[in-house]
Amino acid sequence: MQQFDLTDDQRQIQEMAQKFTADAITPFAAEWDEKHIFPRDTIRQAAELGFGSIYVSEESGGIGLGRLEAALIMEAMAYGCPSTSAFISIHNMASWMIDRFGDQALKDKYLPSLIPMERIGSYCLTEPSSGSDAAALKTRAVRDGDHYVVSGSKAFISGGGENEIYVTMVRTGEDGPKGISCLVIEKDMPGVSFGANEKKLGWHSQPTAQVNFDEVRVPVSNRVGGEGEGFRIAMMGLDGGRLNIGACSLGGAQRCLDEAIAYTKDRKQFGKAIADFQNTQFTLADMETDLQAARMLLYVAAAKVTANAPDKTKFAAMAKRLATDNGSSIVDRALQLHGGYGYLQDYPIERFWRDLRVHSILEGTNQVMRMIVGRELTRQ
Ligand SMILES: CC(C)(COP(=O)(O)OP(=O)(O)OC[C@H]1O[C@@H](n2cnc3c(N)ncnc32)[C@H](O)[C@@H]1OP(=O)(O)O)[C@@H](O)C(=O)NCCC(=O)NCCSC(=O)C1=CCCCC1
Repeated sequence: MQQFDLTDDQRQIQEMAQKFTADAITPFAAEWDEKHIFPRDTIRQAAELGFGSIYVSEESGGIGLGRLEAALIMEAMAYGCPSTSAFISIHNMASWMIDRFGDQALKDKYLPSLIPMERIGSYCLTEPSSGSDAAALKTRAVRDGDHYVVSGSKAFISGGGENEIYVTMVRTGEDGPKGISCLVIEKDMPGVSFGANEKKLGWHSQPTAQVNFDEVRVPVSNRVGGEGEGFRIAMMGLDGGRLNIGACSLGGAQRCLDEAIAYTKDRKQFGKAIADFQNTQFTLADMETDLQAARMLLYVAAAKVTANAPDKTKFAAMAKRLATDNGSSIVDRALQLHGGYGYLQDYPIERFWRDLRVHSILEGTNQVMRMIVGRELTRQ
């Protein structure tokens, strides 16, 4: 399936993730979607393979892989269920932020339960009134002795109400990015509450809810990194998250391309298989080309994030934009090739169409991705 020159180890990881997906995700994903089932047991099984701590360092008990390996795992799992794969990605992002920027005591406190996904992590940046302009966030953390008192709300939180750990960006100082810090907040801390589970177009296998903080007392020792470093930490978390979301689009698009090839070879109209019509072949050819182009860029971007290359943020933004735009467009063309059947829930395409649609909105809209690249190109 891959043309990228992967190492033997990378291929083994990819095959392990593909096998896990075929056994534990693909057969159940349609039911999770239809009945809005959150598959906690399957997620724990993923953690047994190390997928809850993909780029948490080995010293901290993670499997210490790079971002390309993470992308391969996310892509493979998204072949079965983009929503579940993305959910696992978010947990990885939160765990990595604690491992990379937390002090030893914080790592010891949280990583032993996060790595096996006994406790699952959410990432809390967005607020009801700050989405793309993330540095305008208002959730306030006021120092009171050895605690912060946190008040405010976070919106669109994956795992909201279900997850145990909330890696949360709060304002401890001045307006703008320099006044933001990052805190680990637990579900059971007094003053934490949740909004209703949001009703969404897709991503039905994971809950999404608003998280509210009403004078929540959070130990200062739960701060990830220094005071005022929260925005940079959040953005570095997103560099990796954006790759993973792009990889989820690649996996979903690959699945829909494979489904479209099988369907058009089988479906007959005007006396022959529709795969024999030039329109079908040209469409499939473009889908394959768009998928491979996005995959190549995403793998290069992943290698750059692993290497901490100076242009990693630009590449992560370009790869997220291309993979999620191409992914949605490939799924849409797969649906068209299925004709009326593509619109029915009897076939998997409509679920992928719904699941992938949000990828060009979250973890930074694709317009914000263009903004990051454009700023980089025109920097004085
Ligand atoms: C790109 C952006 C619009 C930029 O903002 P501004 O112009 O305010 O900030 P600016 O002047 O660019 O920067 C401030 C400092 O920060 C450093 N830094 C930035 N990026 C990075 C980075 N990548 N790595 C390291 N440092 C970074 C920057 O250098 C600067 O520091 P300096 O002054 O130089 O000392 C940013 O706000 C953004 O991105 N929005 C999208 C939010 C967004 O993506 N949500 C998504 C929420 S999560 C989500 O959607 C989820 C959905 C599903 C589940 C999981 C989560």
